[in-house]
Parts: sequence; structure tokens; C-alpha cells
Amino acid sequence: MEGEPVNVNEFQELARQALPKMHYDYYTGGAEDQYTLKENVEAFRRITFRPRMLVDVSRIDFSTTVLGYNISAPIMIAPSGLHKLAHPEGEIATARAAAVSNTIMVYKSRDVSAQLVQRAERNGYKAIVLTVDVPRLGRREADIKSKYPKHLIILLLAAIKAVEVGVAGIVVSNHGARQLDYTPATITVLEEVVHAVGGKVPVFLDGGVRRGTDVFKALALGAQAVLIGRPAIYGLAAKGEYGVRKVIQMLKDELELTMALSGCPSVKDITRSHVRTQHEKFHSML
Ligand SMILES: Cc1cc2nc3c(=O)[nH]c(=O)nc-3n(C[C@H](O)[C@H](O)[C@H](O)COP(=O)(O)O)c2cc1C
Repeated sequence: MEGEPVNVNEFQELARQALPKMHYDYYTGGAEDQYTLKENVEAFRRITFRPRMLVDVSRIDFSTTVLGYNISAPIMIAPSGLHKLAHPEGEIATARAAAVSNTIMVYKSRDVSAQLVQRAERNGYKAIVLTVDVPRLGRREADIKSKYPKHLIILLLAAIKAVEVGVAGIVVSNHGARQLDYTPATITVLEEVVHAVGGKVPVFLDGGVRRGTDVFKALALGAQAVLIGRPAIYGLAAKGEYGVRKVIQMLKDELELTMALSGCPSVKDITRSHVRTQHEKFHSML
């Protein structure tokens, strides 16, 4: 590969060259057979576009608001810990890149302290703290069980219960396919979760986002923004702070082009009818 990397996959290759094999394998790997790891990426590829023509797209605005923060694009950085393995400045370099890119870094509650949030604010980047807590099942259990396939039941009940107990938002995530293998790809269950939550709180997605087209697809299926895990680590490992910024910028550029070619001047213009899922293709054949 000559010159500057032009997409996330090229950054992955540079990260592979830069990192000790053990570290690289740790970041890229998934659980057991790595079925879910592959599916997180492959499932995006099975979604196609229905572009609109004759829309004025001379100005594209992909800025958005997430939980009261204005950010430059619907892309945030997922918590992955252990940034130090990828780069000596690790966390700090990623945080600076987030600040410069006007992006949000998301943390898990068990990794953070009040100091971290204060530090984030002092350094000009925004930190959102997630609480990892699987709520107990709610009373709408029977309803949901009659409507949805088995693998979705826990997810939907957890989402509904989480809304009932007052969470600010929900991230549809399978931990980057690092925990239970053979859970479905996150993008394939997003829409059901969005319906179950019914607009009461914003829904976010992570897992397998590697292209601006993936960001567009997640937004079309109801996510308010996406989080990236490994892509930020690849950028960090390959080129430090600059690399993380470059990864975010490439995804923004790709999203901008996708919006222009799909006839969507702003994120609000991205709707369900702009994409076609495997499920719809199957039904149209019957
Ligand atoms: C090396 C690594 C470590 C991670 N550690 C955690 C963790 O400690 N807690 C957690 O909730 N998620 C963890 N994740 C999952 C990320 O928060 C995120 O869900 C995932 O990376 C998104 O998928 P992607 O890497 O395909 O973008 C980790 C991911 C990676 C790659």
C-alpha cells in the first residue's frame, strides 16, 4: 500500500503492520468461531439503497444533536479500553482527535470517574458515560414474545425496561462480537429495537461500521448516531492522533457523498425508504 490510506480497511492493514501480532489479534478478534464478528460487517453489505434523484444537494449538512450535544456528524467513538496497547499516547491521542473532530467519546460507567468527565471537559472533548445494566424483564414480555423471533426477545425487553427505568439513550451493541458468538449482527436488529423504544429515547448502534454508507444505513433504520470501535483503534495504531482524526474524516466524507448521491441534504432527510433490507428483498420475491 503506497501513500495515505483512503479507507478504514487500509487503516486496518497499516495497524496490522504497526502492532505486535498479539495486540493486533486482540483488537481485531471476536468470540469463538467469529460468526458474529463477520456478520456485523457482512449484514451491512446486504442492505442496498433506493436513491432519490432531482433533489437539491448543493449543500450537505450532516451535523446532529446527541443527548443535547451538537456534534459535527452522527459518528461517536466507542469505549474499547486498552488504547495504550495501540499507541503510547493511547487515550489522550484519541480524546484529542475526538475534540478536534467535534465528536463524542463514549465511556462505560465502570471505567470512568468524575475526574475523567472533568478532564474531558477541560480538554474540550465531550464524554458520554454509559451504564451497563441489563434491566429485569418488564410486564410487556408476553406481548413481545408473541411478535418477535426468539433471539430478539431479550434485546427488546431489555430496551423497553431500560426506557421504563429512565435511561437517556440505548446503544444496540454486541460488544464488537467479543462476547457471545452467534448473536445477530447489530444492524439486523436495530429496526425492531427502534420500534420497541417508540421514539422515547434515542437509539444508537455499534458493530461493523466501516464505511460512510454503513452510517447512512444505520440512520435510515432509525439510529440517531453510530459508534465506531476498531476503526478508531486502527487509526490510532497506524498514525496516532492524526490517524483517529483521519478515520473520522474519511467516514464523514463517505457519509457526505452517500447523502448527496441518495438525495438527502441533511440527516433528517434520511428515511427508512432510502434503504432496502434483505428481509424486504425476500418478501418481494414471494
Ligand atoms: C479491543 C476492544 C475492547 C473492548 N472492550 C470493551 C469493554 O471493555 N466494554 C465494552 O462494553 N465494550 C468493549 N468493546 C466493544 C466496543 O465498545 C464496541 O461495542 C465495538 O468495538 C463496536 O464494534 P466495532 O469494533 O466493529 O466498531 C471493546 C472492543 C474492542 C475492539
